[in-house]
Amino acid sequence: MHESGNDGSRIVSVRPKMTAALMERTGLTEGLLTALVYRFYAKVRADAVLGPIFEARIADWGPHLDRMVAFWSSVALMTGRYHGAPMPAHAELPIEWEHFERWLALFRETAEETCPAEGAAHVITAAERIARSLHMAVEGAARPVPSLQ
Ligand code: HEM
Repeated sequence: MHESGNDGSRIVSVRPKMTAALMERTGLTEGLLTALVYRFYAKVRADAVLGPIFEARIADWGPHLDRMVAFWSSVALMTGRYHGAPMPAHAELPIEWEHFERWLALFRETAEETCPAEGAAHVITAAERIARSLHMAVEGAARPVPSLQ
């Protein structure tokens, strides 16, 4: 474990060299990712379509936001802070690709408002890739492979 960060937002990483290189290249810090997550979920909660899906399932937003900061820290800066399983969390949700499109539109907007250009591009590319995987997982759960019998 090692701490780095030159803007006062200290960050703990299991891959300190890789994390430092990613911070350098993208301009992202733990502080910026925290701001991104908080602003993004404020928009999600206010959204007429996505808001109710989240509000029906998340009673206590504090732990969810902490988990999402850890997730983005792991994805964007390879810190290894997130230890969870996103696939099962989405498998039973009433969502189709249109919901992911809306999620991505809000995420792109927030990333561009919050992060330097390189950093925004980095998290947006990752979000698009993960949204496609989650969508396939949701579709797979809804339509199991038919039995051969
Ligand atoms: C239509 C789009 C989406 C909806 C409605 C949605 C909804 C949710 C909900 C309700 C939870 C909480 C589940 C629970 O605690 O029981 C959750 C968790 C989570 N979501 Fe999403 N999500 C969406 C898209 C995404 C995308 C695109 C990503 C990643 C880029 C993502 C990453 C996560 C992660 C990491 C968790 C925490 C899983 C865990 O460790 O428990 N979600 N989501």
